[in-house]
Amino acid sequence: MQNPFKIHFENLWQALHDNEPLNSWSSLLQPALEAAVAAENNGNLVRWSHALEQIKAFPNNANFAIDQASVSASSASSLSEQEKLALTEALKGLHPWRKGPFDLHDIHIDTEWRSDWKWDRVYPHIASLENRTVLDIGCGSGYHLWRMLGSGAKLAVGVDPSLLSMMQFLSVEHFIKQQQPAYFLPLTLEQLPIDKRGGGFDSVFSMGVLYHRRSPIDHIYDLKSQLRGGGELILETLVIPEDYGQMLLPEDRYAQMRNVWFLPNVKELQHWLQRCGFINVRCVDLNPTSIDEQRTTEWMEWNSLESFLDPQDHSKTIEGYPAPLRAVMVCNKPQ
Ligand SMILES: Nc1ncnc2c1ncn2[C@@H]1O[C@H](C[S@+](CC[C@H]([NH3+])C(=O)[O-])CC(=O)[O-])[C@@H](O)[C@H]1O
Repeated sequence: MQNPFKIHFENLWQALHDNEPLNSWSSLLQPALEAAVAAENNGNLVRWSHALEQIKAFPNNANFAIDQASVSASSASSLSEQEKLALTEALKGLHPWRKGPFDLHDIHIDTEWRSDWKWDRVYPHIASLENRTVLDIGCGSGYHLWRMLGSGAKLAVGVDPSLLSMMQFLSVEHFIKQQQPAYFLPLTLEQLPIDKRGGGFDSVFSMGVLYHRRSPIDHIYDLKSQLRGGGELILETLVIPEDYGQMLLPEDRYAQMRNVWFLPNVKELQHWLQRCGFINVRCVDLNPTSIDEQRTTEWMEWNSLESFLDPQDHSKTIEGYPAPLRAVMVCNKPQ
């Protein structure tokens, strides 16, 4: 099978060519990337690659726009109704679409999450991204990578081990006429090289990942090692209300998710970040996730948040824990 990622990675290595210490990533990451995209390591890859090929058969002469409400690509010569149906079907070959929304050739990909709402909560509180090199750990479909470019970042690198997310990213990328400096590495944070001289990024985002990690402190240290001195970390994660206690380690599932580990309260999370050596640690937003923000749609047909909450009392999960509450923390690595 033809490797659909090859050109994408080559473009990334080219973009990192003059960027110390990131210019060593091309050689250091090659074996991990080859393993990550090997068909024998992922039973779904052939099916998804087929969907991506179908998507790529549609014209990519679109104008790309990133604005407040959407990430969209549309061309002057619009698709016929029949072509639109065929493209919709091809895009649905990459179900479930969780993070978005996107508008491609007037097709509205109404994803499970309103990731734009998260961006609206984060963006007003962070250092300007103008001309910055940005890393987004656990980037999902890459929705926020586009928003980061739209906010002036000169390079946005997303890292997420989900190959389905990468296929979705490459689908959106296809419809953009001009090469944009957004890239996707199908890896985990832990697989990224650590350079003793310090990291190569001005801003590092980790949104929706910390609670999935069994070792949250290691995750914070790993994020720190990717930042240059003085750089900014933006950490968004599930927390518990102060009056529920210091921290929750769910007995088993949390809101039906199997892979949820540590949910601290904001004070505790602040302490973790300070203990890992971050300065200017502050919580800039605290928001209960609503069933309007995370819901079942035509593009994510499975159960969503409403089914994971106590049907009588939406302030609790179905397991009786406090319902999802998300904190956005912002802090700096010392110079
Ligand atoms: N170790 C890891 N390294 C990198 N990625 C990881 C790791 N572990 C899990 N992931 C990835 O982190 C993403 C978390 S989703 C947040 C998306 C976006 N950021 C959002 O804020 O909307 C939220 C959720 O699924 O609960 C998934 O795509 C995982 O594959």
